Amino acid sequence: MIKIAPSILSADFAHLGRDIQRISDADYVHVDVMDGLFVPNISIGIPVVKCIRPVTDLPLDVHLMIDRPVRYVEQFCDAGGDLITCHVEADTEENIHSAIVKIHAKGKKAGVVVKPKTPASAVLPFINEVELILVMTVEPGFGGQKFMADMMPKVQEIRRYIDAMNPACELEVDGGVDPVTCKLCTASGANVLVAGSSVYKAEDIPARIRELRG
Ligand SMILES: O=C(CO)[C@H](O)[C@H](O)COP(=O)(O)O
Repeated sequence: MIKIAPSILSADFAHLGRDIQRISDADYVHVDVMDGLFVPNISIGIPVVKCIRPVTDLPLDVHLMIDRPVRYVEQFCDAGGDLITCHVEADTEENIHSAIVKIHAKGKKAGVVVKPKTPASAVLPFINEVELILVMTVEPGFGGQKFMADMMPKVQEIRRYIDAMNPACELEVDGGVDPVTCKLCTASGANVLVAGSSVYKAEDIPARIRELRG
């Protein structure tokens, strides 16, 4: 079963509630949090997560593109995030472990994310503790970028790790996912697809979500 997580980075922020209701056929709402340090862009933060929580029954998949996320994970949980993901590049291994422990202590799901230049093996210290691993298929920071097909061997390698070590863990991809590239992702073993522009630019959003689900 393939799950779709539309990224609200491509929504109209002046009408965010309306644009979240437009993706009610999806499986997650993907919330991209950027701090202007870990990535060269600033997006949304804790108050916005708190405001969108009552607008949807879908789980909020909060992707923290922030430096030293351990400082903020509890606040994102309290704001209504259901699944909180932290980049392995954003802090020491010890602090990423602490972030995962804090997220679980709040009763929420935790995940780790790898940027394009980070090897698959970087997830191994965390694989037995997390509910999801996210592989970036663009450099994080902006929507609407070109899908990096050369990330597929990494997705396949992480799929092998997951099957061997933590089969319940989900494998998500993010960046440039559209009705063509989604097939490469699912064939490589991803089961959760983040899609921003290809969902929000579609004339018929529910039909696009069905198309991506395959
Ligand atoms: O994390 C992200 C950027 O850092 C976005 O979620 C991602 O790029 C999705 O947008 P699109 O589908 O338009 O590529």
